[in-house]
Amino acid sequence: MNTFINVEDIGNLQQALAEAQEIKNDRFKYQHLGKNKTLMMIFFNNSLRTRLSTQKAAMNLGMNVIVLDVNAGAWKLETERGVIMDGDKSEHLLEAIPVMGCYCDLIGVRSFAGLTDREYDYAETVLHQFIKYSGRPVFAMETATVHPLQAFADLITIEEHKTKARPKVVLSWAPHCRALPQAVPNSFAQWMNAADVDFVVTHPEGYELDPKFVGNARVEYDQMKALEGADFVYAKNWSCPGVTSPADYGKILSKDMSWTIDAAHMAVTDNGKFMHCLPVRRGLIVTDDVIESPNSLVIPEAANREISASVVIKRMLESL
Ligand SMILES: CCC[C@H](NC(=O)CCC(=O)O)C(=O)O
Ligand SMILES: NC(=O)OP(=O)(O)O
Repeated sequence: MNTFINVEDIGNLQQALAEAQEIKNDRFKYQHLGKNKTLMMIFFNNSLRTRLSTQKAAMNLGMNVIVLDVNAGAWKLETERGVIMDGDKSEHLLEAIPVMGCYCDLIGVRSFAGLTDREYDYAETVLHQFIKYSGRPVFAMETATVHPLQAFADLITIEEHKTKARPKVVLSWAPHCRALPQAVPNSFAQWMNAADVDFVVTHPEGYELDPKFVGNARVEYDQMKALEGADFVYAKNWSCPGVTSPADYGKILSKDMSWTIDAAHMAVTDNGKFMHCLPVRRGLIVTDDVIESPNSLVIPEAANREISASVVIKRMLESL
């Protein structure tokens, strides 16, 4: 495995899930793979879970880890080509990337969508510059349009907690005070479409996800109807993906608090489990009682980020 961006990169899902369970049962089983190998994790944006779980996974696999917060101590980086760098940016990404590649064997990148230029974001411009210029295997730690480590952990969690062979999984939009990326719902939809689940997406009109990710999933604009009989409720906010209204890309179209997941929403599910990638804004996305309920999986879901990262890093180390 040289890149980890989309669900296809992990290959057969049942095999990947079996590998995840094997590693979960013995996290240090493959400690020999990473000896004298270095993972470099590069963050253009904040993180708690990704930063901690991916470093833990790399250490479980015997690796050394270097973490770079680009906006805290590194030179401010220019990402555009063809510009005269006479402003506040001292270094170009196209020098910084191959230099970083000199110091490591694997690279993880976090670089959120700018939410102003849809073409730039959906081309995964920054991620592909790392892939092209670093000379190293690269995995996404949430980039402009994807968060595959999260989606893989979400699928592991659903597999662990499902009570039916083919559970109903509902991705529900919820209101937020900021314009957030589409990366998490994009990858969640992509991975659920590839998995053996009854997948439904629900959101207000205008928030249609890019067809590349939502595929042929059923989209239901009536949230309560979508939630009927759900086994898993995956709540997440996202800004306008610019599919039905390109001019609205990255904008907040709704702050309708009737979409906040509360006990009434969960009451129409089939004893549904609540999921969210975290960090979550209580009171906006979900009520305290729901996220604190015995049916909330947000903590085991976050714990599985160590496992999804372990499988991916293991696969990359085996390919070196
Ligand atoms: C894993 C999720 C990362 C990010 N979340 C946020 O940026 C939340 C920021 C906030 O709530 O202020 C997102 O929605 O993509
Ligand atoms: N879910 C997730 O990726 O969390 P962080 O943004 O804290 O890494």
